[in-house]
Amino acid sequence: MQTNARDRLITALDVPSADEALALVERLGDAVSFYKIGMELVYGGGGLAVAERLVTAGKKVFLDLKLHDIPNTVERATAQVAQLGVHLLTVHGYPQTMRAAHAGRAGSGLKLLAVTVMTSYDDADLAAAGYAEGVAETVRRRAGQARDIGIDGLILSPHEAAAMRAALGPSMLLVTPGVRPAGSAVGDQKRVMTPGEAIRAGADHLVVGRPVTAASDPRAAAEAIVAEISANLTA
Ligand SMILES: O=C(O)c1cc(=O)[nH]c(=O)n1[C@@H]1O[C@H](COP(=O)(O)O)[C@@H](O)[C@H]1O
Repeated sequence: MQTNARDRLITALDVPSADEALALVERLGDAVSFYKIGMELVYGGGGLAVAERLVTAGKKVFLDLKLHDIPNTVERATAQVAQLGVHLLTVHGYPQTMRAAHAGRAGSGLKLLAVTVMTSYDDADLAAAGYAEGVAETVRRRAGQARDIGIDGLILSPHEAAAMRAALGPSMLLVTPGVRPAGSAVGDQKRVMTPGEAIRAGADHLVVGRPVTAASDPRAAAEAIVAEISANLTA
């Protein structure tokens, strides 16, 4: 996977319909080369067709379905996704689930990302969900398990990126949502950094939704993030 500045921005197409998604893609034009399609667009109808259209148009596509189920179901669902031609798929970072997805994508070009700890969670949220370990330790545990199983990359916040880069080396893809350009609304995210900070922390790709899609000029917002990425890659 290329990692020039533009390919490092993954724009989350969190809109409810294929028509809205395609209108946004049209508006963003060549400012965006990599898209994430998630549950809203898939369940809203047409998300998978949009994914296939984007692949055909030469865009990179990350299908964010966050699979988590019994192994047989995860393996078979992953095998179906592998036939779509998309580049990345998310699964939750539980060992059974990761092993099943790894088996399901065998022989395909699909890369798997394991979700470690959602970027909307802090230590208190994990404790409320019954986890004894905090965010840093849970991310570390799941990252090590993902590496041992042969998962290609991790979803984590920029706050954990430097430690995981040091622990796991250059080949593990580090993909960070929880990215907010200076001054933009944080919303429901808790572990956030700016695009420049995330790149300097070692992220390969930044997932950005609302700061682009809800901007009055989405194309300008995407270009500004790409410029910030570029400046911090070369700094
Ligand atoms: O798997 C993801 O992409 C994901 C994991 C995570 O921990 N946090 C997170 O925000 N995301 C996704 O990244 C996108 C972030 O969107 P914004 O908060 O609008 O930038 C959304 O589509 C989320 O579903």
